[in-house]
Amino acid sequence: MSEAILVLNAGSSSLKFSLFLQQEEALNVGLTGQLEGLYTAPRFKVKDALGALIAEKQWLEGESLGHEGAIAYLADFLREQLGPHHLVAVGHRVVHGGMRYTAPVALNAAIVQDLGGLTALAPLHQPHNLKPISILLAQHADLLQVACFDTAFHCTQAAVEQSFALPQQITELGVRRYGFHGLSYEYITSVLPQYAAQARRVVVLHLGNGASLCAIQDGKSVASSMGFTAVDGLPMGTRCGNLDPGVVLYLIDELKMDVRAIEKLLYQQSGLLGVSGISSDMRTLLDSDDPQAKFAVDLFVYRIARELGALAATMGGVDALVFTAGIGEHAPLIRQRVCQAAAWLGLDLDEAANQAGAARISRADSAVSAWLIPTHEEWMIAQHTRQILHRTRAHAASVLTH
Ligand SMILES: Nc1ncnc2c1ncn2[C@@H]1O[C@H](COP(=O)(O)OP(=O)(O)O)[C@@H](O)[C@H]1O
Ligand SMILES: CC(=O)OP(=O)(O)O
Ligand SMILES: [Mg+2]
Repeated sequence: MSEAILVLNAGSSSLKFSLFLQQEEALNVGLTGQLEGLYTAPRFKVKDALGALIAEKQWLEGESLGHEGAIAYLADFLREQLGPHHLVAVGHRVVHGGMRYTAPVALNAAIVQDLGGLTALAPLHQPHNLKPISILLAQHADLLQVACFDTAFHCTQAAVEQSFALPQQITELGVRRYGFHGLSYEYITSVLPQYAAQARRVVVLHLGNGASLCAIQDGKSVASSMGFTAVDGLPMGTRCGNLDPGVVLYLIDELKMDVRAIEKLLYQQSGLLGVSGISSDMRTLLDSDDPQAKFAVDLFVYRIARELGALAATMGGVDALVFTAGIGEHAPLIRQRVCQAAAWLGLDLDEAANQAGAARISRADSAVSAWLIPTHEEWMIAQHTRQILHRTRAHAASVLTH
C-alpha cells in the first residue's frame, strides 16, 4: 500500500486532478486527469502513470456540468480509484491568497473562512477552490489539506508593480495588484534551466481559458499582466481583460447596470466569447470562418503582443519566451502569430519546430529563444503539500519525544 496525495486544481473552465504516490523517496504520478469544458461541452479523461487512457466520458455539446457537477462526478470516480492507497493529504490550488497568504498553508476552518472573504476578488475560482475543501473538512477533519496560492509567486514584485495610483488608505486595504497563475509560473521556473539555462529575463505566456503573462527575472516574478483580480490584462475565454475604469462608471451611470450585472458582463460574457458571439473556446474560433471569430482571435493576439512589449520593458529586454497552458501548448497558429509580432525583439521563429510542437520553437541563431513547455500546476502543488506533510509529521514527532 502506498501513501497518496490527491491534488485538485479548479480552473475557470476545468477541474484538473492528479493522484501522486509516495514510492520510497520519490513522489510519482499515479493517475492524472481532468474534466474540461465544464460550461460548454464537458469531457472527462484520465490517464495512468504511463500515459495510457483509463477512463473517458463525453457530455453533449451545450450540456453544462458546472463545477458542482464536476466535483460530485470526480468524488465518485476517485472513491473507486483510491482502493489500496492510503490518502495522507490533499493539495488544492486556491487562486487568491490576498495580502496574508504568501506561501502554502495547512488548512483549518478559520483559514477557509478567511479565504472565502476573497471571493469578490476571484469570483470564477475562489468558491470552486474552497468547495471541495469545505466538504472534506466536514467529512474528514483529520485529513491534512493544503492550500497553494496563485498569487504567492508574485510576492517578490516591487512596490511600483504592485501599486495602483490610488490614495494610500485604499492601497493599505489590499487594493493593489497581485498577479495569478503563480503555480504555473513557479513550475515553469523550476524546469526552465533544463531548456534555456542561460536565460535570465523570461516572459512566460500562460494562455488558457484564463490567460496572463509574467516577466520573470533570475527566477523571480517582476511583473504580471493580471492585477487585483483575474479579470485584468489579456482578453480571455469569457473575461474582458484590461478596461478603462471609466467604462464601469459609464455602465452604472448611463446603462443603469448593477454590480452583479457588471460582474457577469466582465467575467462571463466578454473576452473571446463576447467579441466573437460564438464561443469561449479557441478551438471553435480557429475552426470557424465567421469574421467575428477571426476578429476575436486577432484581438487576442494583438493584446498579447502589446502586453509582451510592456513586460519586456520591465526587465530592460528579454532573453526567452515560454508558451504554456491550453492554448499556449496546443495552438501552433497562436504561437506563430505571437512570435511573428515579437520579431522586433529579436525572435526568429522556426516554423517547422512550432508546427511539430517541439520544445524549442525558435531558430538556433535567434537572439531571443522561444519555448513550448507544458505546465504542471498539480506537480507544484504536490511538492508543496508533501513539504507541509513532512513538517507536520516532524512537529508531531518532536512533541512526542519532548
Ligand atoms: N488543440 C487546441 N487548439 C486551440 N486551443 C486549445 C486546444 N486545446 C485546448 N485549447 C484551449 O485551451 C483552453 C483551456 O485551457 P486550460 O489551460 O486547460 O484552461 P483553464 O483556464 O480552465 O485551466 C480552452 O478554452 C481551449 O480554448
Ligand atoms: C487565475 C486564472 O485565470 O486561472 P484559470 O486560467 O485556471 O482560469
Ligand atoms: Mg488553468
